Amino acid sequence: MSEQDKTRGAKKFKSGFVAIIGRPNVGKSTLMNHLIGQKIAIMSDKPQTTRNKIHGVFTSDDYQIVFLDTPGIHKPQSKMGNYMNQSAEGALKEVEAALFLVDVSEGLGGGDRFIIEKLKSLKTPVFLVMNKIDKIEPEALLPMIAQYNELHEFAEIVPISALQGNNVNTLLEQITKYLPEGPQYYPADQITDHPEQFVCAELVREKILHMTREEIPHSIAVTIEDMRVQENGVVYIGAVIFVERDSQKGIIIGKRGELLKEVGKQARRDIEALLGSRIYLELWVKVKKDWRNQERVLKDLGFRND
Ligand SMILES: Nc1nc2c(ncn2[C@@H]2O[C@H](COP(=O)(O)OP(=O)(O)OP(=O)(O)O)[C@@H](O)[C@H]2O)c(=O)[nH]1
Repeated sequence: MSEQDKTRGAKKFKSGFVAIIGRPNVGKSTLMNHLIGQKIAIMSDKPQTTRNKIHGVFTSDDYQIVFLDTPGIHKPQSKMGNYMNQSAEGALKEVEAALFLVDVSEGLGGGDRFIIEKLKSLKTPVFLVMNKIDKIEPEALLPMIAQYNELHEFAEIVPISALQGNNVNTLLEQITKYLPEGPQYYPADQITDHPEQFVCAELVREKILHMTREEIPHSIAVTIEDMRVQENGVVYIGAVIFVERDSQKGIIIGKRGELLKEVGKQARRDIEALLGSRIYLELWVKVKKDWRNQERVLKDLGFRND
C-alpha cells in the first residue's frame, strides 16, 4: 500500500458501483474505454459482443468508481439472450447509479422503450446518457431530450460523444455526486478485473525480455491497443511495445525484423493457448522518451500515477 493509499482512509473518500446499460451497439464499451483510459472491453461494429460483466475501475485522489459494463439489454430471442438480460438486471440492483446509454443518431425506438419500462421499477438513480452527439445537428438534441423526459424521470441527462470524448468529464463529475463515502475497493493501479489483456501484454513483454536478455531494460511497456473477434472467428490483437530510446527500438525489431517476428510467433502460441482460440497478433514498436516520468504518457498507457 502506498503512502497515499494509507492517507486516503483519513479523508472522506467516496466510492461506488455504476452500471452502464443500453441496447447493443449504443457505445457502452467505447464509453467505458474512454473513461478508464484503456481499452478493456472488446469493441466491435457487431452487436452483442460484450458477453461478460466487465469491471473498469476509475480512481482519483478523492473517489473510486467501479463500472459494470452490462451486456446489452434486449428482448430475449435465445437462451443466451435471456441469460444476458438477467445478468444486466441483477447488476442494476447493486449499484449507486445506472448510466442508460442511448444512440442519438438512431432516435428513440422500441428497444429503448423496453429498457425504460424495466428501469421504472428501480430505485437506483438513472442517468440518461445521450451518446454519439457528434453524429447529429445540435438542434436535434432538445426535442429528443423532451421525448425521453416524457417517458421517465431521469436523475441526470448528459449528452456525450464517447468516441471523441466530448462531455465525458462532465459525466464523471455528475456521477461523483451520487457516490457515498466508502472505501477504495481496488488498488489505484488496478483498472479492470478483466485480465486477458494484461496477461496478453505480459506474454509479449516476457518474450522480448527473454530474447533480448540484458540489452533491453525491464522498463519497456506493452499495451494492448485493440482486441476483437473478427468475422472469421480469429481474435485480432494489436499490441504496442514502448521503449525509451531509438537504439532499443532497433534491437527489438532486429535484423530484417526477425526478432520481432520471433517475439510475435512465440507470444501468439502462448496467447492462443490462454484464450483457447486462434489469434492474429500485430506488434508495433514505439519510442516514448523517458515515458516513465511523464504523467500524461502514463495515463495514455493506462497507468494511474496517483
Ligand atoms: N460516431 C460515434 N460512434 C460511436 C460513439 N460511441 C460508439 N461509437 C461506435 O459505435 C459502435 C458500437 O460501439 P460499442 O462501444 O462496441 O457498443 P456497445 O454498446 O458496447 O455494444 P455491445 O457490446 O454490442 O453491447 C462502434 O463502431 C463505435 O465506434 C460516438 O460517440 N460517436
